[in-house]
Formats: sequence, C-alpha cells, structure tokens
Amino acid sequence: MNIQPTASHFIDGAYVEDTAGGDIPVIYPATGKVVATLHAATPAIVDKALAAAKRAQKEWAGWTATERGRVLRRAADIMRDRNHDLSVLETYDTGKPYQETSVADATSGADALEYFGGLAASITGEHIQMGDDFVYTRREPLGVCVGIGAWNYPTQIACWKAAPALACGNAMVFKPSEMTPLCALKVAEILVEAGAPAGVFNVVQGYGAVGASLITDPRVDKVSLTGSVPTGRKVYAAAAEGMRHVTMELGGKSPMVVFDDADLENAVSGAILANFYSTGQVCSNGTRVFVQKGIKDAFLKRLTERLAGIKMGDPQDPDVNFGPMVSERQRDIVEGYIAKGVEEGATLVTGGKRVDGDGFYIEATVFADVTDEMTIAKEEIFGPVMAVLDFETEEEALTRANATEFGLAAGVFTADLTRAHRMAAGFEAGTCYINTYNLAPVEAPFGGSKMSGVGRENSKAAIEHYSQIKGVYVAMGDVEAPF
Ligand SMILES: NC(=O)c1ccc[n+]([C@@H]2O[C@H](COP(=O)([O-])OP(=O)(O)OC[C@H]3O[C@@H](n4cnc5c(N)ncnc54)[C@H](O)[C@@H]3O)[C@@H](O)[C@H]2O)c1
Ligand SMILES: C[N+](C)(C)CC=O
Repeated sequence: MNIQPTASHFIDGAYVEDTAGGDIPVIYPATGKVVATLHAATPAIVDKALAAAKRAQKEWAGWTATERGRVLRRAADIMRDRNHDLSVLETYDTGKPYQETSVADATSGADALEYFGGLAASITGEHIQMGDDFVYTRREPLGVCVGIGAWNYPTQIACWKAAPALACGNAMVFKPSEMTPLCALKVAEILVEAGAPAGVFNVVQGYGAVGASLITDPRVDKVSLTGSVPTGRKVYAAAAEGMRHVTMELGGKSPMVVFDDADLENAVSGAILANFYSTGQVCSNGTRVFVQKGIKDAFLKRLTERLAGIKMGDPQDPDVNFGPMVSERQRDIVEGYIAKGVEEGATLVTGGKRVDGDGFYIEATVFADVTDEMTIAKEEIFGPVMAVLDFETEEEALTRANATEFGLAAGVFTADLTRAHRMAAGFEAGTCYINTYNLAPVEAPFGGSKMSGVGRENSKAAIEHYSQIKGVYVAMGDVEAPF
C-alpha cells in the first residue's frame, strides 16, 4: 500500500502541495521508521483553504437538506466499501491494531456520516403562535467551521466533526494532528467523490501554530477541538476573542466504580476496555478503577489472568490486539508516570516495562493500592496504565470519583439498578456507563463537563452546536406606537 499521499493538503476539491511550511514526518509507531512525509501549511495555504470554505459554504447551504444528507450517506457507503484500506492506513497513522481499526475507526466515521446524513432533512425551525401574530424560527448554519483533531482516532474525529457540520450547511477546514495526518485526507477525497461541492470540506496539515492561525481568522465562525485540556484552554481563549462558537472535546481521568455485587467477569472486561483498548490512548478511559474492598483480590486475580490474553506485535497483523504508543514521546511520558507510581508507593501488579526495539511499545500496566493523592490517580496519562483504588461505601466512592477537575466519563458496575442510577445521577461527567464502559455510538451524546469540555458531539445534541436559531417575528396587524 502506498502510504505517501498525493500532496499534503486537500483544498477546494483537490490535493495541494507547498513544501515551504516545513516537513511533517509520518512515523509508523511499530517500527519507528518514517513512512511518509507531509508539509505544514504556510499562511498562503491556510488562506486558500479558508477562502474555499467561505465560498463553498454559501453554495452548500443553498442545497436542500435532503440533497446534503444524500451526499453524506453516499460518503458513508464509500467509507464502508473501503474499510480495509482505510483501516490499514489508520494503523500506519496511529499504530493501533488493525483488529481494532477495522471495527472502530472508519466504521464509526461512516456511522456519523450516515446518521447526520439521515438527520439533515429534519433540521428545521418552529412556529410559535402569538395571538394573531406569530414567530417562526430558522435553524441556520454557523458558516465556516474549523475542526482540529487529536491523534488517537484520526478518521473518527474528522467524521464526527465534518458530518454534523456539513449536515447543517456549514463548510469546514480540518487540521488533523501532526502525528496522524493521513486519514483525514481520505475523508476529504471521499466526500468529494460522494458529491460534496469543492471547498465544503478542506484539510490543512500542521502543528499547533497552524491550528492557532485558523482560529483567529475573521472568516471563521466556529472552532471544534479534540485535544488536551492545556490546548483547550488556549483554543477556547483565542476563539472567545472573536466570540466564535466552540466545541471542546478534551481529556479526562475518569472513574469506574465496581461494587461487590457486580458480575466480576463483566467488570473485569469493562476495566480492560476502559484502560487498554487503543493501548490506553482513549480520552474517556476509566483509569481510576475503584473496587469495593471485599472483591479487590478476586478482581485483581481475574484481571491479571485476562491480561495474559494480550498479543503485542505488528499492529497490521490481525491477530495482534495490543499495539505501540503513537510516538516515542508518548511512550516516554507513560514510562515516566509508571516510575512515579512506583516512587509514590503504589503496588505494581503487572506490566510496567517498555519493550526493547525500535517500536514505541510499553506493557499494559496495573497498579493497586493507589491513593487519591498519587500522581497516577490525578493526571491524565493517556497510555495503558490502570490505577486500582479500593473503597468501602457508595457515598465514599461517589465523592472520590468526583474529586477531580475532569468530567469526561464515569462508569459503575453493580447488580443493584437503583444504586446504578443513583451513581449515574451523582457522577459529575458528561458520559456515563452502567455495567459497561467506553461505548460511543453516534446516536448517543458524547462529551465532557468540568475541565473535560464544552458542548457535545454525536446525537441530535450536536446539531445545536453546528447551527444557530434566528427568530422572525411576523405582525398580522397594525403597528402600535406610543406617540
Ligand atoms: N474528549 C474527546 O472526545 C477526546 C478524544 C480524543 C482525544 N482527546 C484528548 O486529546 C489529548 C491527546 O491528543 P493530543 O496529544 O493530540 O492533544 P493536543 O492538545 O496536544 O493536540 C490536539 C490538536 O491541537 C493542535 N494544537 C496544539 N496547540 C494548538 C493551539 N495553540 N491552537 C490550535 N491548535 C493547537 C494540535 O496540533 C493537534 O492537532 C488527550 O488529552 C485526550 O484525552 C479527547
Ligand atoms: C470518542 N472515543 C471514546 C471513541 C475516543 C476518544 O478518545
């Protein structure tokens, strides 16, 4: 498979190159080798993309919603037909196992395109009667949206932003993470092939500075970021200068609470999904696993047995279920947190070591006897490191679960449904799970509260974040004036 794209950027329906912006090497995380080289956008490239989006948005918004929806649904079909190639590419981009990318990445992107394609025609205003007079509302697009992506789900992130934006009649300029620049280009190609007018979805490459230059351009009406909290603070502040709409999908340190009446096998499966899928590089991961004291030993025993099922190796091998970290830097960060966990007195149950070789592999790691004050219980690690903390009462578990600045996700495993709903109501998090973890279907809202974000992706809720309401008052009689 040829990994090197035709050019670095996709603007106004075509590939565009400009090498003046400096190299972006694409490194395959399994080997540490450069597999493609792209270039960061120059100011001229950024200008070209925004100009194209500004022009195309007017045309696109003039289409009927049914026509727009048809394009998105066609794009979903094309993505599904190409799932194998897209998954291989996603694996080169991220290092995530093909076993995962083939079922979770282009497929969830296609789900978003299909869902918002189906929803497009139902995005309408309403009629409000006021005696004889009435008000009607128009649900209008925002205009030009900027999407900025993280590196862990490049195809999904591009589609989760593009699909609702385009369904509402906006145009988008999307900047993927510099670490995973390949897949969004395929999304752009597919949208054009499906019939989207040139300029409706554009991709520019670059580091943070390119993202920053996009946000402050006066042609931009909305910014949707998926990234870390520190980046979120900067992007939110820059967007506020121009009073731009924002969606912030940021990081987390989410709790997963296991009561002693839970189905142990399901709870262990949940903890695995909540910590080791995508080698732990998932924003909503339940990395603080609170286990009720009475079942702690049984939980750790079964968890350790199940982790023997990890098959680490070349992520393109369909039998491999655990890949490398996305980069050497990320692997080193994770290694640093593991050292901190040991230093601060947590018990290393399993894992903890990097794997020798050129790839950025590190073992799935479980710490027990973790306390709330330890660094590994407080900071987002974004790697395969599970912290197990024990607790005695429901009240204690909820208080400690919420004792964090983050609020992305939270989960509870228990047989007591009343307690499960009580916990879900009490969690300070945007996305909660009862007796499962880390599912993110397009039909359900996804996003964070507290420092984990603003706004929601997916579901009908996303429409609110990519459109605005205009109220139109219609008088049916004479105008009454005081003088
Ligand atoms: N909530 C979610 O849905 C979600 C999903 C995936 C990842 N994440 C979070 O993303 C983080 C990991 O991704 P990352 O390391 O790529 O995050 P990051 O914040 O380093 O970068 C995210 C994106 O922002 C860009 N960027 C950096 N500085 C910028 C600036 N000043 N202005 C504009 N753009 C800028 C980067 O180039 C990149 O494209 C984790 O914290 C993870 O939890 C959140
Ligand atoms: C949105 N999700 C959970 C699929 C990936 C976040 O990192």
